[in-house]
Amino acid sequence: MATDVALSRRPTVVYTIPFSQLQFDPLSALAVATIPQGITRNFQVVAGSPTGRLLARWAGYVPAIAAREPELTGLSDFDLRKESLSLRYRARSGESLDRLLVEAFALVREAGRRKLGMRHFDVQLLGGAAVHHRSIAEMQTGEGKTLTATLPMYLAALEGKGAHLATVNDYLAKRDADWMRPLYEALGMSVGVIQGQQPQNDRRKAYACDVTYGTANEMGFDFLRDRLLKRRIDEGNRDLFGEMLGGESVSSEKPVQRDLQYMLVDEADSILIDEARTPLIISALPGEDEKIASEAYSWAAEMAPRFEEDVHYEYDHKERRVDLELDGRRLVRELPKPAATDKLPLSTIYEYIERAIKVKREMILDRHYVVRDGEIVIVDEFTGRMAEGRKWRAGIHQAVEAQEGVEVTFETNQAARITIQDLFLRYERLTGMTGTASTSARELRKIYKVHVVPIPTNRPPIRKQLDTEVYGTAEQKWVAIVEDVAAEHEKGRPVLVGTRSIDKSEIVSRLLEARGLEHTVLNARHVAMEAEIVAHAGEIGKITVATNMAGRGTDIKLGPGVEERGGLHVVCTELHESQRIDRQLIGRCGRQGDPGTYRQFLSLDDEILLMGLGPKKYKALVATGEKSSGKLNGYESTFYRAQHKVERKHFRDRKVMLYFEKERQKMQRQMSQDPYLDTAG
Ligand SMILES: Nc1ncnc2c1ncn2[C@@H]1O[C@H](COP(=O)(O)OP(=O)(O)OP(=O)(O)O)[C@@H](O)[C@H]1O
Repeated sequence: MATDVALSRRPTVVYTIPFSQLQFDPLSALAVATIPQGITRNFQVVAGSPTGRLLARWAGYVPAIAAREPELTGLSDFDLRKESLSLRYRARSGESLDRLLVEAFALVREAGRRKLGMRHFDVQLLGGAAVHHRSIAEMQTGEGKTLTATLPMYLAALEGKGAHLATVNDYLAKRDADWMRPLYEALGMSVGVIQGQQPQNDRRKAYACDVTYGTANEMGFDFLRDRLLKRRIDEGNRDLFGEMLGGESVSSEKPVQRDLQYMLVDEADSILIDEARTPLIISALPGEDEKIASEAYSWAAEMAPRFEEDVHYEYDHKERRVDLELDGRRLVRELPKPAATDKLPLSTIYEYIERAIKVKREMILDRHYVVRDGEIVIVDEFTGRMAEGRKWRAGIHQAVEAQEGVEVTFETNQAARITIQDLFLRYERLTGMTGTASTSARELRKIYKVHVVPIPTNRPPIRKQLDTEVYGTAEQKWVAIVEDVAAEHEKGRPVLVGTRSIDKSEIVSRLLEARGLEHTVLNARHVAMEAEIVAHAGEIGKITVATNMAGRGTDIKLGPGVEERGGLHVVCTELHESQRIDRQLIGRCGRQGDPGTYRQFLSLDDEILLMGLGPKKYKALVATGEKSSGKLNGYESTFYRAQHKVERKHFRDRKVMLYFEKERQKMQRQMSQDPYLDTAG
């Protein structure tokens, strides 16, 4: 097993045994292991790879932490807290955190046992040590990253400069903070949570806490707002900024963040790589033109339903274009209009109407986008996740906003921008955790200068991959998927079907219904509710159909009687653009050593083949698929090759973006500008 520690007496004799079967001699950090033949001997931990050597070194902490346990378990809650305060005092007096690690981790483990009923596993201590030593700890899905994070977070927070933990969404930030709060509080540490739409004062309080949970996006925007504020204060121009923050009083005009000291990124590869592509942007105050445009968008959205196809306009289905006819133009001229539009030429007003009609026809609520907290959030059709911060171009986004009656926003006139990459590189110490980083280890090392260290699992994973099935066409594939679901359901096992988009979830849902199989479908609308539903997805006989985002960070607990039936069965209906997303879905089963199986279904008309191999090869494969029937052999590697090609392409795109971003900043520094604020253009 790759994650196990290799033990050897001489470098030539290597036994690989599960980490959980190791015991450590506290003094020499020698590992004592029972090797398969049942002979107990002393072996030095040797590991060929650099990460193996690191693991071996950190493994020495485990017995030292355990040695403190008897004393700590005997302490009262009050004394435990006192111990923590004395540690804090030592850290603030300048004692290095490395030296305090053993005592700090022992305290956290005891607090976890007392307050959460969870005593950190040895491998979690290893994970915590890895994170503390500025590595990205790769822990398999379900191994308990949330609990592991408390170790390095507590240790970092001892210095009193704040420790931040970035999660992928607001829901997870709050859930994890609330879940771990009793542990931190038992050690006298305050916990803050940053949420979208939170007032400035609350944000400032949250950042003032010892540990702060929030999303990378929110933390980035706070950084930008602070930076704008500092400049305004420097320029003595308070009024304008007050207006930008929605007219907050002058007294609240203080930065919300402290210096960026320590950042632990949960789902590190996803945040540091996937999300890093989109810059965070704060728009400047709308100018006069934007006010007019905003009124025009709203007016057009209101009027669009009065226009009929083939009477007032023509719709070109291929080009997806709307053209007003003579009658349509007449109607535009006759309709009452807001005064602001007087300043617009008639041709522009026609365009507003044409765009509003196009949006009304093509953009569907809860499929292409959702409305959340008064904002339009695009649903990424590929991953089923919300594409936070992304906007459609050419006025479409604004037209959709007007259609939904939310505030119309403009991207022009950027006041400030930062990429996630830039933000994180500004932290004094950057670390992370993830379930799926190996595939992006190189990129993480290159960009962020952090190593990825795979941490052994607590119990040997017994998740089983069932044979992949390849079909000629999507239709055949869906039929086979329903058969597979039905077969596992028959055994009383819970089944989770993961799809790439909401549309595809609907296809599965219809087929399951036709087959008389009761099931729950999740869409991308309410992250909190979805996670809740997925959390029940482990009960006997439950069938859940979900787009991928629903699976993220969600802990599917097996209901009573499920383990004996073989645990959760995960059905993967297509390959994603990145292997990581596939692994996240698979990771919903076989958690914490639970039993579980998964099966990958593929068909020769899958999108990944088009994206990875190009239209010519794709066409040929589709043609072959249409002629064939039943399960096909020999195609599996083609799919993985295509996926690999897509991954490489994204990697290149990100490198190019990073290069241009760096060049832009260099130029601005040469011009004595602030690269985060002077961004117009
Ligand atoms: N030391 C422990 N003792 C008992 N239970 C634990 C321990 N650590 C974790 N768990 C349990 O393991 C489960 C998984 O934890 P968690 O959701 O943090 O995993 P994860 O690694 O974040 O998974 P994913 O990558 O899927 O998000 C939880 O139900 C948690 O209660």
